[in-house]
Amino acid sequence: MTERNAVPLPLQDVTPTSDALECIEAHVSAGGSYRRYRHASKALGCDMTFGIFLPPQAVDALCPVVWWLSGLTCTDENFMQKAGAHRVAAERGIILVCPDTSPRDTGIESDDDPLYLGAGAGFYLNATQAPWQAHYRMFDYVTEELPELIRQNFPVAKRCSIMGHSMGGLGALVCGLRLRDRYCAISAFAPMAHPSSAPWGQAAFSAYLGNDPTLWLDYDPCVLVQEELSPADAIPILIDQGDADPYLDEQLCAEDFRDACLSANYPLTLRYQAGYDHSYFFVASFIEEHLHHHADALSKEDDTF
Ligand SMILES: N[C@@H](CCC(=O)N[C@@H](CSC=O)C(=O)NCC(=O)O)C(=O)O
Repeated sequence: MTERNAVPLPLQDVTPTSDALECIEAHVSAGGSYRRYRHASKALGCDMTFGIFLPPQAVDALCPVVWWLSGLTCTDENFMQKAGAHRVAAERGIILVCPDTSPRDTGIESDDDPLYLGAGAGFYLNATQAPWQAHYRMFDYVTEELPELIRQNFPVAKRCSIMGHSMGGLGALVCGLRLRDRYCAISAFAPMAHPSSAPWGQAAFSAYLGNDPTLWLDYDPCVLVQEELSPADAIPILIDQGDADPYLDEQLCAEDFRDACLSANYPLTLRYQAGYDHSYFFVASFIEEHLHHHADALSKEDDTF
């Protein structure tokens, strides 16, 4: 005898009405819907793609968004395909949005660009230096333009939070700490936690922001966490870091961020996970706990815009 499980057909109705979005891929996943869209970005001056997961609850309710920012060399697809996040997001009624990691096809990237510069390495900042400054405005893109596009086209609640991996963990810490009234929670996997003192961070910041380190302060979590705040403004931060991560000591500097949080009296949960490296196997192993961290914080917040 053949059995057929009911697929969540009503989610097919949760589609953007705007011509600004072109759906380039769609799959039923974990009882929800994973899609990729292309759109023209004004902030970046190029076409961009992003991935979105809609949980089944999005059929008839506004759902909070958890933003995911990916690391060097990634596109919008790595997290959605490798992290195994859809099942818990479906369970907790969370919309996941994953932007690309940089502008694309701007004509200024080169095949010779190092890992930490150009395509796939936008560092979620607004570049001020030539030749990058016209297109490399990822901070504006992920905190302003894309959230507005998502708000206009999907059933999103006001509540949102942010997480990421490596360069994207840095982005999540920077966005979350700079916009403390926007995000309910922050989490990161192996973030570049002290970019001003690490080779990739220093090289990227020099190229995008200029050689003077005082120009980098707005993008360094160790600096941002020191900014004065009342205890009520402290957003909970969860960081997981593999202790077998080859980048830990030279590029990521989790201990520097722990020390900065301690000296600022900022609440941080930093967990070292024995034997884990820098890969998506590590992310997939702990993504459920991160999603619960976000869902718990989001469930405490008011739901209206
Ligand atoms: N061997 C990798 C090196 C780059 C890498 O490890 N990228 C990470 C993020 S690192 C920090 O921002 C990553 O997420 N890669 C994509 C993946 O799916 O694993 C390479 O050359 O890709």
